[in-house]
Amino acid sequence: MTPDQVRGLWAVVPAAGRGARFGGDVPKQYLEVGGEPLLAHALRALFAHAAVSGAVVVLAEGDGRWPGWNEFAGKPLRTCAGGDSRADSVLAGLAALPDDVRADDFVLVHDAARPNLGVDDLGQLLERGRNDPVGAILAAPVRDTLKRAGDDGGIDRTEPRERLWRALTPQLFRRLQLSRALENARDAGIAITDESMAMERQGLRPLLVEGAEDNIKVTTPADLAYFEFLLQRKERHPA
Ligand SMILES: Nc1ccn([C@@H]2O[C@H](COP(=O)(O)OP(=O)(O)OP(=O)(O)O)[C@@H](O)[C@H]2O)c(=O)n1
Ligand SMILES: C[C@](O)(CO)[C@H](O)COP(=O)(O)O
Repeated sequence: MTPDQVRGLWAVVPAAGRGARFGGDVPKQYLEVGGEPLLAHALRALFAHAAVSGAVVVLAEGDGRWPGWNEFAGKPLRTCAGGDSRADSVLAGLAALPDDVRADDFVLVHDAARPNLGVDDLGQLLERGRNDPVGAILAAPVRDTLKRAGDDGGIDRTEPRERLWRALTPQLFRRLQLSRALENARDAGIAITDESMAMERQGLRPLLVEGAEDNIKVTTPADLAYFEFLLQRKERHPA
């Protein structure tokens, strides 16, 4: 194993969103499924892999819903305040990592809103990503035909879907390189929607690691219902 792989790695978990697309008063990361908030499911999924040492959970400023955990599933947690965008929150989380997470250490970034990460997918990401010069992301190939909508609600055209993938999380990059890429995008006024986009802007080519289609991001109530189904199925048929 490389020195990187011997040292545990930390995760940054952006959990400072408002859940506007979901609606309701409670930010979706605190909605419970199977007796635990989505945020807990996401943390449990990360900590299911022995290589993950701890996590920084990025919270909305003054978030009163955070249960105050300083550890979860036996691993340490830190918290920090997020920002107006997910990218701002990730940047804040990177800055809040423990001092012994070195500049060239790999760090995972995983959405609190993705509760159904599989440990095998995480293992594949770590195995392949930590041997890549840049890093890697979990992703799923596009399987539907894609249409470009016109302003009138009609279809402008069908987009070619060859080599199109949906980015998932976790995404795995080195701490300083990712921080610098996010800062660069921010200073250029570019809206970044995932960590890979910031790295790509730097001319880097992260590795795509195929992950399960059911590593869903809970964005709407329909997604929450789907996760409830997935969890019940897992409980009925443990792997
Ligand atoms: N300023 C923000 C915005 C989002 N997130 C987090 O980034 C993840 C993915 O974002 P998304 O699904 O868009 O969550 P929200 O921003 O809450 O949703 P919406 O866009 O519907 O408001 C979530 O875990 C969310 O909590 C964050 O930490 N800080
Ligand atoms: C990071 C991400 O989950 C990859 O698909 C996605 O970009 C987050 O987008 P959101 O609009 O912030 O939910």
